[in-house]
Amino acid sequence: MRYAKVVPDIPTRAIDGCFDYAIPDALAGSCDVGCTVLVSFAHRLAVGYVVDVVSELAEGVNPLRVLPVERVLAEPAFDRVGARLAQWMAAEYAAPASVCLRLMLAPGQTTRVHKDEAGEWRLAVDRTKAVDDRWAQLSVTGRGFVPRRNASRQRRVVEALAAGPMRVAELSAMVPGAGSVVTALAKRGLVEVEHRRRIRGVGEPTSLSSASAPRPDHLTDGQLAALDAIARATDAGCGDVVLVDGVTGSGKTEVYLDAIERVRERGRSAIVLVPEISLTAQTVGRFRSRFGDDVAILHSRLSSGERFDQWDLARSGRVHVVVGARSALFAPLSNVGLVIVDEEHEGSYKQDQAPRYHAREAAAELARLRGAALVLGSATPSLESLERCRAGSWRGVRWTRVSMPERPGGSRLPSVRIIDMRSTFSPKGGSVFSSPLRDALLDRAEKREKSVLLLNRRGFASFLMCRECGCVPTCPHCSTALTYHERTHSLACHTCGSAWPVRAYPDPSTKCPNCGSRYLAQYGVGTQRVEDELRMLLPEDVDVIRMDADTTATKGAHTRLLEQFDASECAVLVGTQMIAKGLDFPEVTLVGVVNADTTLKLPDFRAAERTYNLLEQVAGRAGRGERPGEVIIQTYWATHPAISAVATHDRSSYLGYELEQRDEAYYPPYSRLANLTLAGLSERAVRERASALAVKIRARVEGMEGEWEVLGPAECVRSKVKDRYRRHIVVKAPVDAELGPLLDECARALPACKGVTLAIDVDAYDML
Ligand SMILES: Nc1ncnc2c1ncn2[C@@H]1O[C@H](COP(=O)(O)OP(=O)(O)OP(=O)(O)O)[C@@H](O)[C@H]1O
Ligand SMILES: [Zn+2]
Repeated sequence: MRYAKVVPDIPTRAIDGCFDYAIPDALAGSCDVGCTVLVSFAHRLAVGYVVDVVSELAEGVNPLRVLPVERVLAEPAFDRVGARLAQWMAAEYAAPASVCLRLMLAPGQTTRVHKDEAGEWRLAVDRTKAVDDRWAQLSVTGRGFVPRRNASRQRRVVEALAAGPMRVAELSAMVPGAGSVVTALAKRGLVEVEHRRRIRGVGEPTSLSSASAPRPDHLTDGQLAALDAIARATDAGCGDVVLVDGVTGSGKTEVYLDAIERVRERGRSAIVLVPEISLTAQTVGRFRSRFGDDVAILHSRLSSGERFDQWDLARSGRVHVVVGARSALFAPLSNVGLVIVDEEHEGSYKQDQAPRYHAREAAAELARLRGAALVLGSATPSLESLERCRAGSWRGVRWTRVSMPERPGGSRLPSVRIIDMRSTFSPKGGSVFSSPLRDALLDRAEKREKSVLLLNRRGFASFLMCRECGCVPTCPHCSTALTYHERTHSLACHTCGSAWPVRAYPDPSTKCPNCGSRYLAQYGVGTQRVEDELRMLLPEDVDVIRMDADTTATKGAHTRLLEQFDASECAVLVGTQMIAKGLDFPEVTLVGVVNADTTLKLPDFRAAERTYNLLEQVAGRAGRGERPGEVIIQTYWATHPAISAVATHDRSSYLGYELEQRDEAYYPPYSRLANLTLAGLSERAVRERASALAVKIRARVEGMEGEWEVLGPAECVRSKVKDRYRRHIVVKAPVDAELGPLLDECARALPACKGVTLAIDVDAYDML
């Protein structure tokens, strides 16, 4: 008899675990690791995932009491390593195992059981399926067939098919009614119709010049050193990590491409993670131009059908390279020899819902489990990765840093000027541009060169404030200041989405909600305002292209805007954080930062790190070609080390300062930190629950080795979201502490409580 170890998909902390079920003979051939199955669990039906198949039950389990697997609902989506990775994530991030396993399933599948009106458990399966296309081609006899003179549709179809097989759908677009013509011709044996699987999500071709990756004549010394270190790590086959610490434009992508080629030659496959927002046509194009059809692309902007087909390419072994956002880590590729995480410092690698895993950490675990190498790349590596490289090892594997301090060819890092906005006299009162930035923009317009302008929008949305009482309108359901949208004259909450029509001063209808004054005026600038000012400043023949959440909302808009910028003879690209990374346009000679310091003021211990990273990344968009680049950074905080270090491209001056602060306050990379957030409609219930949990944790860590700190409970910065009150507890622990299991244990030990939710965020990034 064989037994399946099944994790039921009932994601509550109380019943999270793995249970034995017998595999009946009828299912012997189909019930394997990675299958979704139907089982009965605690007198109900449940969907579950098979994480192991064994031939003996654990000691002490009575075989007579073991229930059978009822049905196999879906074929294997993951292997034993996938199952172990999910179980590692569950422990590390104090998340239910079933929620981690769901990450590994085929996209677009929901398999759930629910109670119907009669109280019976029912199974609901909703599944994205492969789709076929009808293809038509002329048969041997068809090739000699000459349609009658007046059969014009028939003639056009035969003419089109003479050039080769075609999709019937495409043919119908050319010749209306082609479908029925094909059917008629097929009946006469003149045309053959065949069904072929269509692969969705391959993407449209782009005209972007940077979307190809021509093989360079020579690699730089840095690139060679990086490839050498990666080769050693790959050959060691035990999860060793190489950090490619390469300045902007140093050619990290070329290193990835060559490293992948090398593992491909050895018959192994590769996974490449890039941040969701830099998963652009450019990035995809570079991988496609080198590996062609051997690449699958996975990210959340694809439809579920597209995602399913791309995922299935990996499972069926038709591709050996997967490029994608966070979730591509769980693609069902066999024989993975290399995992690459580009822009490894990016905060978006941390998932903000359960399981709250960090893709860099999960990638390290995956590389270890698969006997692969992990490559991390960045111009601004995370302090965690730098610290592990300094130590030389972390969790039993080697961490090596290779630096690539130079750009290939003749190009150099741009020169950087910091403009202190406090001392800059702006002759045109209220302009967002200082005179040096204005002059530089005009100069580029004259020379017909391109510029990039960053508006640091995080924490700096435009808002309304009453000049008489100082009141800032906030959302009644959330504790967030409302954002003012000038063009639609409305105030919107970016937390819950509510919006109200409001006109700001000097409109006569203006009225402060607090004191009734009519001086409710706009503060801060948005991208639209910058765009408007640019159009006023620059001659008409300069294209102004705006890229932000609004202009990129529709599918393909992102690529179209970049293509427009690429094709333009002289243009300014103005945008939010999304323009800071990865863009490779050699004609850009000027980068301007409208407001550098807004991110510095966020109540977050990573604020300085984030600001430095953003500025260094966006500065790196300038001077990537032959002409030298110039960067102008406007700030009210010119003396902050995170800002002044960018001016000299000298990370060490900022690092020294930052590490000292982190050490003093016992923050990562010197400690691990977890943020536990409790939320509920009743403020009292949230308070009581939070206090009880803090007491449990304090008692649990008492006497533990190393330094432990339990802070709070305290009100969250966003103290109310969608009418729910929020309090949090912060736990700091030694870097080698098993933080997840400990916190999970404390949470389980509390008696059940309705109405208050608990989110445990281990290695938290969002502390608000
Ligand atoms: N050895 C080389 N010789 C000449 N050109 C190269 C070489 N390696 C890379 N390049 C080119 O240099 C440019 C910059 O490379 P790439 O975009 O990979 O840089 P990067 O390190 O990823 O930069 P960033 O961190 O700023 O995104 C690309 O256009 C690439 O084709
Ligand atoms: Zn709200």
